[in-house]
Amino acid sequence: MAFPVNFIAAALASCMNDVRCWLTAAKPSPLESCRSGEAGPLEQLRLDNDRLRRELKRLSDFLDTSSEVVWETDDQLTITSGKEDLGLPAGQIGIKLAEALGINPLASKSWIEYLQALSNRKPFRGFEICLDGRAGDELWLEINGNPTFARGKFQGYRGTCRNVTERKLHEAQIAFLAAHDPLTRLANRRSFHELVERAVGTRGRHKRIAILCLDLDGFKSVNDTLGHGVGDALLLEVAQRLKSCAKTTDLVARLGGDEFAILRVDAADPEDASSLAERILASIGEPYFLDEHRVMIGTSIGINITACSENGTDEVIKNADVALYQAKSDGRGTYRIFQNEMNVRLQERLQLEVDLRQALQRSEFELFYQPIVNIESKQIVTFEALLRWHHPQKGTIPPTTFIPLAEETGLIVPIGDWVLQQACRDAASWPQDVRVAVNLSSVQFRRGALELSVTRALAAAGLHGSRLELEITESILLHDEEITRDILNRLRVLGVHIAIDDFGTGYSALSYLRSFPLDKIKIDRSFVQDLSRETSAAAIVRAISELGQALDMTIVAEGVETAEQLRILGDQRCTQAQGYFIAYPQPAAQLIRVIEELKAVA
Ligand SMILES: Nc1nc2c(ncn2[C@@H]2O[C@H](COP(=O)(O)O[C@H]3[C@@H](O)[C@H](n4cnc5c(=O)[nH]c(N)nc54)O[C@@H]3COP(=O)(O)O)[C@@H](O)[C@H]2O)c(=O)[nH]1
Repeated sequence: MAFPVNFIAAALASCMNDVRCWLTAAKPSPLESCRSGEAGPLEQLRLDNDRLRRELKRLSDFLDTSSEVVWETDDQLTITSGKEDLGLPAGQIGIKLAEALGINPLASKSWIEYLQALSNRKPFRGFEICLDGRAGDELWLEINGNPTFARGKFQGYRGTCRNVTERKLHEAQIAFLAAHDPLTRLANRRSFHELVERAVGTRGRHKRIAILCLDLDGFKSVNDTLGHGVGDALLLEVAQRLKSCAKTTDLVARLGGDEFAILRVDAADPEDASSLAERILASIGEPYFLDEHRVMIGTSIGINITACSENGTDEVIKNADVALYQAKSDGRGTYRIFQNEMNVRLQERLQLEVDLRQALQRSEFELFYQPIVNIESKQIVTFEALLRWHHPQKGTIPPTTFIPLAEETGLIVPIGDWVLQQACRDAASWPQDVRVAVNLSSVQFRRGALELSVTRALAAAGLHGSRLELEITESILLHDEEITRDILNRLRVLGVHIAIDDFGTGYSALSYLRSFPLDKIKIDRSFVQDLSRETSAAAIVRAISELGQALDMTIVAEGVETAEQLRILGDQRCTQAQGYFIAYPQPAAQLIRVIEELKAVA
């Protein structure tokens, strides 16, 4: 920024004045000057003049190369120098500094301090203002000023000013990033929390705020199967849809991963929040077209409507989370409004989780075994291991209650390892031609070192791999296909048999029967139970049996409960059967008796 010419001239004139005053006050006689060998007064004046010019040049050079602009006002605070360089629009030149600086007082935290300094004629430092720049964009200035006095009388202000627009833009950018999610540019968890805190604190008792917590259903599989690029694009689209469902006064935030939240500060009644939730469910459930993929996901929503400021922010958000948990437990793709009873259910679930964590150390698990027989020979070919949890207070808990919890918490990995080890140990004492079947969870594929667990269990029990069957579900095959295929192939090398469980209830994409190394198909019991009533069920069983024969796979029918079902299954060329008609799951100690009983029937 240029150091203004008129300012240099004014400064020079003022210096010259000072020099003249000094000359008058301390003029030596020409004789004195000659005697002392010093320069004469005119020579002295010339030297002083030169020195002053050099000083001024030096000052001017400093200021020319500095990013600061100097300015000066008169005693009325009218800018008298430097105003052109303040970056103020021409129309504002000549107005009082206080007015010029008053254009956007809210932009400055130090505004009041600054006004006080001005009226008390005190210095001020680092005063920042935001003005309209010449190009109409924001111009941030940082101003320092000192009052000037002559014989105690206030003369005005003098100071420096610099353009700090770039720094302010960076600061604004950093502040934005600290408060927003970089992908969707929605508010992040921290700022959502802060705004809820503000809303909770400022609402009167009669006013309501609504908090909606959302979790996407199915996002993870999109991310895992189609990649993170598609996952990001999906999150962006979800953010857009949420914003279009919400009002402009609602705060939409991304809390992280596939979790979103909305704060509505003027929720009139529960219906208001419910209709917002319904709009969101419909909108999020619409198909997405991303990178040539048609993707479908859903969402679950927990709502907390709170009318009072008695609850703390954490509790207000936690209750929306509890309602979200309830919505997910109730089958996902729905919303629930928080009620106090939900807390009780959540406490029970948390207690069950605590108990489940201790169950292994406390040896509370036991394996029951259910035989699978060859339909023709009636010989037992396999015992399926079925886990039971003997809870010290609640009695025996079925796997349908605790396996989903174990999967959610990751506890299925150590529990699954225990099942493998125990099943192999038990099978080692059975007749050589009887195998043991163990159910696997998809979490064991994704999080555990499955191959290692199987190898260790076989080695520890001294059981050959060919005597172990692993039952997997169709959903396992659909995730991380390559990795899953590799794991299954390596297990197959150990001689382990792979069975596909609950066949017909999942995706039934028949292509995987060819592309994965499978030995056995277990037809879901829903088809078996319809056998005597519906001819279509018999047709399905026959089709699966023929498919199995063509692919050289064994076909097992699950859930056989009657002699009639067993007969039809035989007619439909099904190979093996399992069900209550043949035998109920039994503790390991009872198996010798089961083997004997079935031998007698055969
Ligand atoms: N990941 C693991 N999953 C496991 C393990 N142990 C069990 N499970 C899974 O839990 C589900 C329920 O099992 P369970 O309550 O033991 O029920 C099994 C049988 O009792 C039942 N069954 C057997 N015959 C009949 C019948 O004739 N009628 C009828 N209504 N039910 C019958 O079916 C269950 C066995 O099914 P499947 O596994 O499909 O062969 C179940 O999904 C187990 O897989 C474990 O260690 N790990």
